[in-house]
Amino acid sequence: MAIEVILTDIEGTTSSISFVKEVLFPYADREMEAFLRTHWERPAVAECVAQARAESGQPLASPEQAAALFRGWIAEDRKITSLKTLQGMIWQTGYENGDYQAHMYSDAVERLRQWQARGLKLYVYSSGSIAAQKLFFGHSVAGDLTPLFSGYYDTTSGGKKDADSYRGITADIGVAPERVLFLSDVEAELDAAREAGLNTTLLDREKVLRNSPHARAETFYDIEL
Ligand SMILES: CSCCC(=O)C(=O)COP(=O)(O)O
Ligand SMILES: [Mg+2]
Repeated sequence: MAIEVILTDIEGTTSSISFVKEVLFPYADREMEAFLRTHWERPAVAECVAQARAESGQPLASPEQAAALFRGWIAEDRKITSLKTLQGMIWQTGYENGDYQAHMYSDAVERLRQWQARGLKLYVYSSGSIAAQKLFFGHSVAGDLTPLFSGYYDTTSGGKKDADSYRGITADIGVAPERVLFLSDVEAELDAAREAGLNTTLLDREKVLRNSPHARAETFYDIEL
């Protein structure tokens, strides 16, 4: 059956894990406490802290206490919505100051452009918040790539290892799951997408997952639609 929609992960798929782990996460870690002190009263920040209180059971009575919790979650690479929302707010300054540009594999940029030109619809599903995804693709090494994408999904649609998340996303797009190809470097995410009826391809950029039950690609050039 013909593929009409590509749904793609970011970290490890369109872009390197090292950019996220060695540039973005340390930046958020360094800036977290000062950011919380400056923006403690801002409603969007207060909402993240309230969600983190509910999640952790901790009082988080001060910016310093909240920063300690969020920094611990960064160290553990937790995909918690409140953390991801805050990270996106913090990264905005870094992008706008030109401190970094988002990494993109050139094969991903080339294929995404070709697929869009052929009439495929492109969507993103990442643990990074939707705002963070837009910043990422808007400030990439290949320029502003946001015109490529028809929409963005994050953990507010559910976890990436939960089949219901993919059911909700395809329903929201208005496409039959069997018309969608989901791309990710994480097999558990692909398993969940397949359970929901989507087609799947594993991006194995490090060439270490040769026995996957999913179609396997070392770059976007290997992806078969
Ligand atoms: C939006 S860029 C930062 C990505 C991020 O925060 C993350 O946790 C990576 O998640 P992904 O689902 O893209 O692997
Ligand atoms: Mg990934």
